[in-house]
Amino acid sequence: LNIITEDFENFYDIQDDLGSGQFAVVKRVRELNTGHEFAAKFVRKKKCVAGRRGLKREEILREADILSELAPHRNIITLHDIFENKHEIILVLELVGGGELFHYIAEKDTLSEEEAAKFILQILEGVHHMHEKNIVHLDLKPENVMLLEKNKTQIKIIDFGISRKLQPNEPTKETFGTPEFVAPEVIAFEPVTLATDMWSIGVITYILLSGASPFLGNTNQETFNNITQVDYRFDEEFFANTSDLAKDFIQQLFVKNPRQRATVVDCLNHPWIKPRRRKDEEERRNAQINMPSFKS
Ligand SMILES: Cc1ccnnc1
Repeated sequence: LNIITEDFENFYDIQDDLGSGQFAVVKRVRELNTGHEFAAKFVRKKKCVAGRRGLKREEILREADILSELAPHRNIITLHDIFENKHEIILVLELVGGGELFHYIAEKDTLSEEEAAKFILQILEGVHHMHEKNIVHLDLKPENVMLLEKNKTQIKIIDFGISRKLQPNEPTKETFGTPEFVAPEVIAFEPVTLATDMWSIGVITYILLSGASPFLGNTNQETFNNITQVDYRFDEEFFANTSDLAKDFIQQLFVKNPRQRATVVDCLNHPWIKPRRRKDEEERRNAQINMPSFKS
């Protein structure tokens, strides 16, 4: 992908706001010569090295490089264009219109285990694709999982703003995710690994099944203490009807030692997830076998 330096507005019409973060705003845009809609992420560049506002140019381009390396995957957002001007870099991303998984849960309060496991399976498939390339997301949370379309259950993982390509000789420490979802090693400023994402998947699963957040305290410090002590419980108020398999799936992710934590492959093979995979794949396979091969 090359970086376009001509005016963004020569190629796109800017429409409504889709969201904003610390250094970025995301707007719906329409490509002039195709009419296709996208989500443009406008990221402010630091004015100067010491500047607090904005991100360093190479930090912003890291997200673009990672998205380019991961494309294509059905559960990961795709990057369409990159623009740069004096003050900002603009990532033109696939438009994912179904809203955040977070809002979907909020409306339904909790999901059936069947439905939750299908969402978790898709997150695992996207994370498997990342981890195969030694890429760690580091900010997995319901807000960063979006439904491709309303009332459709296909999801896309978005926001690779703090994701990293792990280099064996270079332990990555300095980054930090969202307190409620970060693993103990992040709080202890120890090197992050692929296992760091797996802890966050445990938190997402717990929330999908219960509507409650396992480690959330009244302050960040309380949350950090709960995480460091792996202090959580399956409150009977929310988990009375939850299967032992689902609880076992979560328990294998809330392991303090990253090396003992379940990997994405362990999770894909876990019995709480496995049956669905066989069914989905079986359906795909049967579709081929039963489809009469049309002889020309
Ligand atoms: C917020 C957002 C990000 C990426 N694609 N669509 C929507």
